[in-house]
Amino acid sequence: MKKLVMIGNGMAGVSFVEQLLKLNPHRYDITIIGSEPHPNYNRIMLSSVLAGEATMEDIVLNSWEWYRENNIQLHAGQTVTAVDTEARTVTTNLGLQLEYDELVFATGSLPFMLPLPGADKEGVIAFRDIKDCETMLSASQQYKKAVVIGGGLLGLEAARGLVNLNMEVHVVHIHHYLMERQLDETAAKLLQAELERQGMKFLLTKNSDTIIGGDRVEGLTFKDGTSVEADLIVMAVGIKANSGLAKDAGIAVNRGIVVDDYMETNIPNVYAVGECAEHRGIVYGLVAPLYEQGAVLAKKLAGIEADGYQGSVLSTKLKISGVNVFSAGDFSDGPDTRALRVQDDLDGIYKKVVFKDGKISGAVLFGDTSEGSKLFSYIRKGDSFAGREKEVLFGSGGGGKASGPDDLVKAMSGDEIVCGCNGVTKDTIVEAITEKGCVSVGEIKACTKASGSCGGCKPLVEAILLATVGADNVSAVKEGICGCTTHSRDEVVDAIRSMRLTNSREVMAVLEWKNPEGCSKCRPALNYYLGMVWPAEHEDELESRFVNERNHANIQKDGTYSVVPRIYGGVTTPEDLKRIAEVAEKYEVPLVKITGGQRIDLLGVKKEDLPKMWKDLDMPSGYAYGKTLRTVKTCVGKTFCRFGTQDSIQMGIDMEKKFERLNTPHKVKLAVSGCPRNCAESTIKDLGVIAIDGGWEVYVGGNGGTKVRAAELLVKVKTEEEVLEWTGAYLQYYREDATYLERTSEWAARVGLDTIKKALEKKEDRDALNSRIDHTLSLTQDPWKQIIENDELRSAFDALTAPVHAEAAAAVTNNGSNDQTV
Ligand SMILES: Cc1cc2nc3c(=O)[nH]c(=O)nc-3n(C[C@H](O)[C@H](O)[C@H](O)COP(=O)(O)OP(=O)(O)OC[C@H]3O[C@@H](n4cnc5c(N)ncnc54)[C@H](O)[C@@H]3O)c2cc1C
Ligand SMILES: NC(=O)c1ccc[n+]([C@@H]2O[C@H](COP(=O)([O-])OP(=O)(O)OC[C@H]3O[C@@H](n4cnc5c(N)ncnc54)[C@H](O)[C@@H]3O)[C@@H](O)[C@H]2O)c1
Ligand code: SF4
Ligand code: FES
Repeated sequence: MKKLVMIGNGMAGVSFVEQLLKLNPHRYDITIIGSEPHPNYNRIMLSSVLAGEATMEDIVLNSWEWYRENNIQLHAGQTVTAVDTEARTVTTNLGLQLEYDELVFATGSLPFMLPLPGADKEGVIAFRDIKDCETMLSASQQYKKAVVIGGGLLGLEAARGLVNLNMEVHVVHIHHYLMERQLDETAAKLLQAELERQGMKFLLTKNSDTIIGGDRVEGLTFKDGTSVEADLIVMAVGIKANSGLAKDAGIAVNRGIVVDDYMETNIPNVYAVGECAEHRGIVYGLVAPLYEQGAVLAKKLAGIEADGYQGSVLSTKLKISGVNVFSAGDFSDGPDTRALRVQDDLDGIYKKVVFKDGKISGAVLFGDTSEGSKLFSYIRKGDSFAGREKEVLFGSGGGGKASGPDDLVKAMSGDEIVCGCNGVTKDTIVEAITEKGCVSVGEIKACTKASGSCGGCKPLVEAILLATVGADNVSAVKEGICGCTTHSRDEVVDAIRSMRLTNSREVMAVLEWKNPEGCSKCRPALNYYLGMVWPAEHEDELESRFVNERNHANIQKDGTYSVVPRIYGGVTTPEDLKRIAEVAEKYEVPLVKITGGQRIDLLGVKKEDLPKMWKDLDMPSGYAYGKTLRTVKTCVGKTFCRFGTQDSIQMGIDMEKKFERLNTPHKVKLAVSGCPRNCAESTIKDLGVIAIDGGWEVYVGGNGGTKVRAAELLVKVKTEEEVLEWTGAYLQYYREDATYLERTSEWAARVGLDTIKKALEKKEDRDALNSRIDHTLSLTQDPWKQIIENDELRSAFDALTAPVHAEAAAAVTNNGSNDQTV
């Protein structure tokens, strides 16, 4: 078999390989070398990760398994340092030497870093990869002042992410208006006003001079003598093709690696695709053209005769929620162009369409971008509107548009790309609808990836869906628990019960999941529902759990873990304290912290030390990482406090001992206070108990986190047994009724206290709920102990080599907060 070697494991390169495998899966023995220690991920979505709208897990495009399943040798974390086109070999920084028959450069771009004095200071970064994203996420925890240099697409998306991370953000731009390459001045000013409203500050017409500070950046000065403070500077002033390696190998390089219409360089059997390639003098910096290039190269290397690459017309969309901006083609005014402009200050809408010889050469839309896909299609196809230009925006006579979405869909050819970000054609979307039964945009996204990145193609995907199945069917469709299915949470749980489904694969197969592998949203949810319905029969699917739950420890931003042993009711002993101290010393734990939930947190632990520490501690897991019962906070109560009316400590210990290890839809925190002074803050807990004269009050649905909610009084009871009985019934009702990842506060607000009271008011109902929760609890075991004592589990744990850096941040966004109180 011929050897195909690809340098670069990014979006353009891997998309080319995917297309090649579809055309001819057995023609090549494929090897990919990629500098980044990750499988191929959606670089576009880094903006969404930074803005807190997606997790690192969500953005993986090709999993490690995908490479294995397709027999692709992947050397991730290695960089090709030399190419010998005579000997047909490539050599990596780790000394690996590989021979090739066909070589593809897919090395992408490098961010352009302004060569300012001080640019090497700590805290000066680009925004290009996962590492940069992680640096920003962690800087935001420690520092407050960010400066983004460059008011282009990347700079603004970075700025929005940093604002979401509570940083004070200044955007420094060299021009007098933002995104001058993609917008005209009117649209740019509207955009600036909207972004200022969202919290960004702008320094326009500023020429950066020097980055000041000590080891770490402290500010930026400008050539006009002014300055701005900064403890983080992100440079987003453009990119340059990463073509140095090719140049050193004697391949023709201009602004990028020069290629012909078939992506071939001047050296036979050597190709380039993506941002590193220069085609007809143009180096592209958006994914849509890169996918088109990949398709051409795939056909060429699959031995299929086809038209060469002709170059691409570009369209862009800024990925900032609450802002609708679209631009496409060439929208600049010239002596031979005429423009149609619409400005509606009342609704904040601006549209500009530029015509040249009756055809649309470019367009800018702000505020309402619903016509973006249509205009982009007219531009690409070169449709003529000579003599009827106004119809494009105002429609013909009666006010209808030049054509509706239906006409647009009909006019599109099957191989036309609908989703530029993911290279998805109209045919692929229609096939997902007609053959795989997708009936919502969410399902089409899960099936084809269309609309899953910038979201710009969503209106067109909707239009295709509408045109293919008809409006009636679309409106009848409800959203499922995720894009993989139309089944709601209740339908899924009903099916699990009625059909006795006991594992996720069965559920997905029986309920005809569109994506047979499921996704990061439905897999953990199914695992929870299955365990809730069938506690004995269902085998916990570790691979479906979030990384913290898999590791039984909270991953920290630097890839280390935290260890929190169980301390029932916050009461410890000198022996336990000594042991914790010895363990902390033995494993050189950098930080020992008392948590808000009255426990001791050992932070900064290496993964390989976890089981040894658990063994040495000889204490149960505190489950500080799981969707389970976390803590029961107690006040000192009547034993020592002069106000105390009941023994709150013992009540709390009893509750914690009874309900520990219980899986719940989301984390659950309890508290017990010994009198209405409420020192244990029982009224902001998922369930809080307050002692009163002659009894107890039980409060439910409280939360002290980001969405503070006061708990509501569920019931007043007399005895400790009754407290446990109501708590058990309440927790089981929540387990059985709530949606996975719904906190009790959200659930209680949604279903209403009356519904909860009604479900629990009859003793026989409470007893039934308690018998189910007791059955579940009787099957639980301490996970730390299991791993220490069971060799098989221990090896499986040791083998868990999650890509730490990608998941560290994911764990944080997956609600794996370290906080023990809220
Ligand atoms: C935050 C952000 C948001 C973006 N948003 C959008 C958007 O909304 N829409 C859009 O169209 N585009 C967007 N882009 C641009 C888009 O991501 C790029 O166009 C696309 O990723 C380019 O793909 P590529 O494969 O050519 O290069 P890359 O994705 O950069 O991949 C190249 C890979 O090659 C590796 N490599 C380089 N040299 C070597 C070597 N010698 N040995 C081994 N490996 C090597 C690199 O480490 C890299 O992983 C965005 C970019 C960023 C950074
Ligand atoms: N939504 C999207 O489509 C999207 C999002 C992010 C990134 N990207 C792509 O990623 C690549 C990088 O994006 P980018 O925004 O860095 O590139 P860009 O070239 O589009 O924009 C860079 C901006 O920085 C400004 N600039 C240049 N020198 C400056 C200086 N000294 N001081 C202040 N401002 C200066 C320029 O005027 C320009 O507006 C591009 O190819 C872009 O298309 C696309
Ligand atoms: S809640 Fe009441 S009993 Fe408990 S510590 Fe405070 S004052 Fe004392
Ligand atoms: S065009 Fe960006 S998600 Fe489809």
